[in-house]
Amino acid sequence: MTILIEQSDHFGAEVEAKTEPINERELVLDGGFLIPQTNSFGHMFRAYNDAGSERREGVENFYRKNHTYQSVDFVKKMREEYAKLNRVEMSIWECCELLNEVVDESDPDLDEPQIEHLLQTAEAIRRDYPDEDWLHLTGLIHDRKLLEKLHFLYHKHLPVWLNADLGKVLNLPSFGGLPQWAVVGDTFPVGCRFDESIVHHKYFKENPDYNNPAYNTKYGIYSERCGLNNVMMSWGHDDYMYLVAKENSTTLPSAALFIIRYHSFYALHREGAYKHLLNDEDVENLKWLHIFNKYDLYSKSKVRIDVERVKPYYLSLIEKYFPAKLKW
Ligand SMILES: O[C@H]1[C@H](O)[C@@H](O)[C@H](O)[C@@H](O)[C@@H]1O
Ligand SMILES: [Fe+2]
Ligand SMILES: [Fe+2]
Repeated sequence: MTILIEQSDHFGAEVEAKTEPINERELVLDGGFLIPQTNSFGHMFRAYNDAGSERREGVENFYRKNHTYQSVDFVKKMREEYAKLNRVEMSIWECCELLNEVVDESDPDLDEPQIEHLLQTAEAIRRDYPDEDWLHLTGLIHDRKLLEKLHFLYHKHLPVWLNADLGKVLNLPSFGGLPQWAVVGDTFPVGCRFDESIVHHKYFKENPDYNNPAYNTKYGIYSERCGLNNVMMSWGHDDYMYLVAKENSTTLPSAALFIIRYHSFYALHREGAYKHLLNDEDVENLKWLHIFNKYDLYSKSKVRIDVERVKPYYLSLIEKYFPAKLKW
């Protein structure tokens, strides 16, 4: 692991010290994660229009439905319905195991069951931030702010890598059996204009809100810097899992909840659209989302995880950060 921090007399062999300006230092908090050039099918990641990709047609069909049906009225109905959390009681790990049954139709980069994806993401961060390294670092780094960030990244974020996609159980019968277009895929605000940078934007023409003058302007029903908390996002696993975490009194910090809630909002975190809706806290949290996204997207691979081998480690983490049973 290479961590770039200010020169000091206290470094041991584990840390390679370099002088970097503050903003550059933030960029390397991803533990030096190397981004692969191609996905497990040999294509670029998120190449939605790559004619050679065997998943392209299915993914495009998915977005045709998703963009047609995700409207203000639909999102309001879903938020109200799922806020009841009256369907199932179970632990985080039980939820992970249920995801053995869910393959994500919106994803051009992965066709494995979602439990693989959760653990691939978590294992990728664990490789970059093994426990022992953390212990070394506490003795070595005297930059308090950086130390707090690393602590946050490792100890507080690891459960988030696991969590963000758990909401995909919405697809299973006991959680309402929602169609995939209401569970997975990139998310976007409803109630204001659909930005051109959203994948397969053309299918919004079929959306009832597309021609509604109350909803099709830059701000629509929102106002400048109103904060994402006041924005309705298209309904899916992100908002659902945020709700589950919040209503079950999670101890995860604000940035972790932000990651869970907006990790599919690629128009914002990849394309930079909708920035006019962010408040100061959103702007700060967005930095953490960028780090999360590297692990989430680029860890997708055909290399299967031995679930039973890693289970004890994740069970111990889950025990530390979550109640034994949550309401879903
Ligand atoms: O297809 C992917 C899906 O697998 C992810 O879980 C979601 O977060 C992404 O935004 C989406 O595009
Ligand atoms: Fe996701
Ligand atoms: Fe994911």
